[in-house]
Amino acid sequence: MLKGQMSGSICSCTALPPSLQPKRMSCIYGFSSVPSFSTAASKPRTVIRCSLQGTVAEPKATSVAEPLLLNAVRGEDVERPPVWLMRQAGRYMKAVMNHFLSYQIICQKYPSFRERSENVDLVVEISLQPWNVFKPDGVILFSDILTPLSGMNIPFDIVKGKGPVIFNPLRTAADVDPVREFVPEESVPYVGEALTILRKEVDNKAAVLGFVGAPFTLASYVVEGGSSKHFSQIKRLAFSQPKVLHSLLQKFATSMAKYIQYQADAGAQAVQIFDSWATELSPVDFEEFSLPYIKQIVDTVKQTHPTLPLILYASGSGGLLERLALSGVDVVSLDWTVDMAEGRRRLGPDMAVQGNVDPGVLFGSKEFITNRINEVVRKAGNRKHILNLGHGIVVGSPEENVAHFFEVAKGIRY
Ligand SMILES: Cc1c2[nH]c(c1CCC(=O)O)Cc1[nH]c(c(CCC(=O)O)c1C)Cc1[nH]c(c(CCC(=O)O)c1C)Cc1[nH]c(c(C)c1CCC(=O)O)C2
Repeated sequence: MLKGQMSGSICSCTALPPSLQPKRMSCIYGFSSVPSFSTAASKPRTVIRCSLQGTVAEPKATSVAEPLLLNAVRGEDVERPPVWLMRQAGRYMKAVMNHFLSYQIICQKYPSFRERSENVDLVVEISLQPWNVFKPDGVILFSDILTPLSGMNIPFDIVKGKGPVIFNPLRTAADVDPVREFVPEESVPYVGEALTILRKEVDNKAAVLGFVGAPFTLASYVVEGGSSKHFSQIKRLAFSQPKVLHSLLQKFATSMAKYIQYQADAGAQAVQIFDSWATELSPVDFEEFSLPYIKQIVDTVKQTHPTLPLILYASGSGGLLERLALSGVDVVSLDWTVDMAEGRRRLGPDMAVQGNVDPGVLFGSKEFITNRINEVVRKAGNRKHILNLGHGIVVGSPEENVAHFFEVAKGIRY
């Protein structure tokens, strides 16, 4: 196992608003206090010196030609599974970061999620926080699946304590008609700029990951008006006016295919498609209202970007695993309700898998976390596995346990 050492690691950050630039930074695990963030103009790169328990080693200098994550997805021989965590940037990052710019401090200064996720400097800064602390093998863009909505003429906000809010939920043909196809370079230029900067900063030591929402999951938000328990509005639409829903899904499919192409052109090295709520559909309805649109996205993207790995995640997908694979994606991300060995068997040896430790395990003891990681890695086998949680990190997960997760994961050798 790796002994946690980050000696000599680089903490590099791009331009931050001057008011957000801290003077010094240190690590609660025993980093020496060193200057941290800098403006893009001055660009000094700063060394974090630390010798710590619970944080992770630098990737080997020899393994940086291609990120480990890409090699693993392609089925090449790798020495360990690559690891990153869904929602690795965000609200759980409090104590680990509390000597410098934590996500929570940024939230105090910029209380609006949309502002935090639509400003290049903040997006880069927040995306890099987990990279600077844990050195995951994937660095995911800080954004949201709903970010494209305003560019599609669907006004929305993400409200603290409430979640996504769609101001005028779409429930009729007349509501769907004004929805515009998305033109990413016009509507979200900050996403492309941020990905390009991230790619430079991460410098192939990890894979920069983009993401989009799948049509059904996006539609569930815009039809329900926000998060939902019973999905009754979208089911009413699906089961009483299917044509209206299909026309909305088609607009999302065309738009998200373009968005993936845009993200890849800007620097994303793999893109995850989140169909978080597709599993609210019975298999027959999944085949009508979700699968064809994901497949359309995959087919379109593969035409222009045949080697870009596409990862598909749906929450609670045990009943739909084989159908998820029919979309043509390269990686199926399993949630924790599926046994990894069974998931592997059901998907076959050619499909790469991601996951699938229960996010709740991060609330357990270090020994328990270690055992669960080892179990998942053993069951996944030594090919085509990206270690991850089965869903996003839960707010309140102890940061030292997240650090332990990465330390154990990066110490694994096949
Ligand atoms: C369904 C969904 C959404 N957004 C997303 C999904 C798919 C993944 C999943 O199934 O969880 C995707 C998403 N949202 C966010 C990311 C960031 C990248 C990462 O670190 O993984 C990603 C990949 C940031 C975010 N997106 C959001 C937050 C929390 C709000 C905040 O930090 O201020 C973050 C960090 C807001 C959001 N956005 C959404 C919800 C349900 C919420 C939570 C509302 C709440 O709990 O307050 C919609």
